[in-house]
Amino acid sequence: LVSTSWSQPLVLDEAAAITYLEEYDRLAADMSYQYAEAAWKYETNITEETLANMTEWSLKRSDFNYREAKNASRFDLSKINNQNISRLLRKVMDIGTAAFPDTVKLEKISDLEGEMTSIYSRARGCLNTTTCLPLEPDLVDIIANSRNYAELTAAWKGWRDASGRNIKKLYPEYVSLLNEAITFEGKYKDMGDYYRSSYESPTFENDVKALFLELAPLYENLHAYVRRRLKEHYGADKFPSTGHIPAHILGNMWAQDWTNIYDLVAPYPDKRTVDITKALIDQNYTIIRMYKVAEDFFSSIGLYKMPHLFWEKSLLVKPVNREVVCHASAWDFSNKRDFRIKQCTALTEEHLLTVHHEMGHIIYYLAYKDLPYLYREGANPGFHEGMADIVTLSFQTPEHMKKIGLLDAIPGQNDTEGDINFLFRMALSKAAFLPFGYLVDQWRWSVFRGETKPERYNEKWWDLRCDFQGIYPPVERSNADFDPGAKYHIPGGTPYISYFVSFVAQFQWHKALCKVANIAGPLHRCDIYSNTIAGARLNDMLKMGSSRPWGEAMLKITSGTSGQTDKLSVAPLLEYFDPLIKWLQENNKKYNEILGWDKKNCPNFLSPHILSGSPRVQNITFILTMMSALFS
Ligand SMILES: CC(=O)N[C@@H](CC(=O)O)C(=O)NC[C@H](CC1(C(=O)N[C@@H](Cc2ccc(O)cc2)C(=O)O)CCCC1)C(=O)O
Ligand SMILES: [Zn+2]
Repeated sequence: LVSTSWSQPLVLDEAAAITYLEEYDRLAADMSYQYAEAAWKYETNITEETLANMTEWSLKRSDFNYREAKNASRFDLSKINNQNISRLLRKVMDIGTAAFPDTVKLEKISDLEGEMTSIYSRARGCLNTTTCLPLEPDLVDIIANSRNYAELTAAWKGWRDASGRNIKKLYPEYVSLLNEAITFEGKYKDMGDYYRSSYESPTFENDVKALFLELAPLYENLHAYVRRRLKEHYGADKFPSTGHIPAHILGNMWAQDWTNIYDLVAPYPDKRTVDITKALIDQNYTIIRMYKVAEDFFSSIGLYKMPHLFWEKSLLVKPVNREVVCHASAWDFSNKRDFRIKQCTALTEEHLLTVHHEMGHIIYYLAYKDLPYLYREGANPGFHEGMADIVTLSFQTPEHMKKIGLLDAIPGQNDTEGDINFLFRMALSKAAFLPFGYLVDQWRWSVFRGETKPERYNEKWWDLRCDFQGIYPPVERSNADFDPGAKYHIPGGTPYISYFVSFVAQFQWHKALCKVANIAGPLHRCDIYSNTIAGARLNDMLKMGSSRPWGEAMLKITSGTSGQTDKLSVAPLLEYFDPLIKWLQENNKKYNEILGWDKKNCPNFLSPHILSGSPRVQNITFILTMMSALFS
């Protein structure tokens, strides 16, 4: 601790604080280990017992945090000059819902979250009266590969009926208990306020809104082009005059990543389309080899190999004999040795990217493992996600795919059509995601603020989906449904704006790393593989953990380059896609495509009043009935 403190004179309180913090560090890491083991046992074997054990440890952890926050409040921060010590003490005292003394209600929150995650992880969506399938891999594969409109509709609706509908009844209490717990101390206005506080910026909410608006032209051009091409395939009758795209024909259960329909909408289809999944199968890739390839990327830039416990304790394939939480995740067991991935890995390109993503989290854990426990987190949550994603910007380049033998011919950089095809494919994941990455927490923050009540949960969700994503539900929805519950992070209670922040930041970092590594050529063809200069610059930021406000971490990566800044900026993302934006604008103009959609009118969402039976409607109905009786 002393080594990380800034050289300032120590006063009595500080010396005592350092002694206290060293003891705290050991106890907190141990408590975190115990909780992680309990959570791991639950997620890799969903039973009543493992859920109860996890809840028990969740309570023990809250109780520990509560006691230590009380201990830390003995120190008078006004007498602590050392910034490092005061930052650590503030983190000990910033314990969120654990400050709430009503442990019965805290237990209920943990139980509700566990129960909603169990429902989500065990749900089977029915395609008809006889066939009911799990989300991974079955329903995901149908949505990715089927080109049959009716079959896609059945999988889309089946999943939501099995997940969201069954989670709906638990969510209102979950929200009110979280708000009651988080507002108890008076530090936070509601749970959304607490989530946003991890960005340490009072203007954060408006900052992300401004970033999103700057990205709208890119998304609208992609949306207009993809809509036209999908009309050719599915028939214009499936597309309403409002300009929306049906939500279930974009290759992903939540329409958040459109790469799976690349074959349907590629700009130059005759050009060789990369099929990495096929290459993985043809080359008899094993699951383990997917992880070795990812490990090789990180070690090639001078970062880290996976510790031996990783290979010993990770769960990399879906077990056949028990229920698990298949949603992939990376785990830090807070003992500097034990780091794991849990993933129901399948032999597909999408999973190979997820392997790199999860291992990117592990690399971040390894980079800051020797910091004080309280600093072992991302500079902000979006930074952890950005680190997880950044290597995929190099890994997916044709150059890199050729280097590792997953692609034989690469489109030359002067092969404009091949280059546009590649950029387009990257846009199907990195641009298509932006409105979704933005809207999930717009919905959740409006719920936590009390602006969106339970009887309008689904209406607000589709207002946002129709407004920001320009998609609409293929089958009628109402407030009897709960479609937000069909997305893992809502029942799981995990924040989502971190992904939007990540998608902006990762392009800032990619641009800066390619610059310092002196890699020539356009940004979208830059591959930092085996470039230790890029790796060292990245590592310098990772090693900071959350010891300093995240603007300093952003500066650490971007300093000395044209993108030098301590803020988020969409300029590098727009620079990366610039050739494609021009191509899309030209193509949309050629076909007289009207960009955008009717943002205030969502097809297929039944007017909420009739279904929610608001009194206003009831007495209108009553009068109409009486009048018709009079005149009949
Ligand atoms: C113990 C724990 O929870 N650990 C955290 C990590 C940490 O905080 O230390 C963690 O493992 N979270 C799981 C989560 C999994 C995935 C995810 O949920 N992705 C989002 C959004 C997205 C989409 C495209 C993309 O390219 C990147 C992200 C989605 O699928 O909607 C699933 C596939 C990819 C990442 C993750 O790794 O972020
Ligand atoms: Zn992640």
